[in-house]
Amino acid sequence: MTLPDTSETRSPSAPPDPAPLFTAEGVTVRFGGLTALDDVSLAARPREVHGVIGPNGAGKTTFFNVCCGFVRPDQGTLRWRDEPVRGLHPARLAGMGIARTLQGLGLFAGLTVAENVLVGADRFRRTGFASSLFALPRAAADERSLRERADRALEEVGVASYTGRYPGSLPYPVRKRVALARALAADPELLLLDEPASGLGADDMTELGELVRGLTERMAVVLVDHHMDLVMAVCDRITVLDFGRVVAAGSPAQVRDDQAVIDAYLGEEARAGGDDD
Ligand SMILES: Nc1ncnc2c1ncn2[C@@H]1O[C@H](COP(=O)(O)OP(=O)(O)OP(=O)(O)O)[C@@H](O)[C@H]1O
Repeated sequence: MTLPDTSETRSPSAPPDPAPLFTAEGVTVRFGGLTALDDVSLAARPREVHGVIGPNGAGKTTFFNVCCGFVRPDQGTLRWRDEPVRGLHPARLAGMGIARTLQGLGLFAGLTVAENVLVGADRFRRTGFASSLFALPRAAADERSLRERADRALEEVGVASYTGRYPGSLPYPVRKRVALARALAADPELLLLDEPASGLGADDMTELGELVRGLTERMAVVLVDHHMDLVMAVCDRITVLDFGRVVAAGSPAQVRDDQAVIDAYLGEEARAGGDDD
């Protein structure tokens, strides 16, 4: 993958870290008797890609769901710009400046690609139902500006030629890009990506990596994924989970050489090998 190498540790003369945009502190989630997350903390900073990795069942999706407001933590605090966020709800994310893509993509089958992406831009809508109903000029101008936003997002992720198509008629990698365009149309300050590389081939994954790096000019990214090469090439910092706990955190170089990380992944391989027997 031909991406800038972000894996070196910071030099002592590097500028201080920017203040975190989004922080999870001591997050614990229990499902009945199972502790899916145990005292997990993470800080997402502007202009950085923060990766969350870990073997199967480590708690990555649960953590992502906490950040999106799908799962309410039993303990711990989420902060947005240093303010505690209580009762985070998926419907409130866009208004806060947070957008997400999901493993299941969540595209509307009955809407075209352009209409799906327009949904992402909706937080910038200024005119109400009545203006639209009576086709007032300001409603038309509003609609035009939203469409321009959606078009820019489709261009950015390279799927502008599919605007009139329906998601069901498109290959999976294209649908993934449409889902990303919808998130970008919301112009977020924080983008949460759940398994963005799943189902992609090597070329698509390289392009995705380049795209995500480019996004850091204007937003923070938290990326949950299995694909080590993508995570190592793209992330500035990585938090490694195993059995719901943070076992390592740091730059890609630090994490790669961490014995607890090696043990966690070797343990996974051993478990997978055992399953084959
Ligand atoms: N809704 C739920 N009810 C009960 N247990 C759950 C629920 N969601 C997740 N778990 C359990 O919590 C643990 C963490 O699961 P999670 O899906 O977050 O891990 P993951 O790292 O995303 O795994 P994978 O890589 O396999 O998707 C697992 O043991 C899982 O079985």
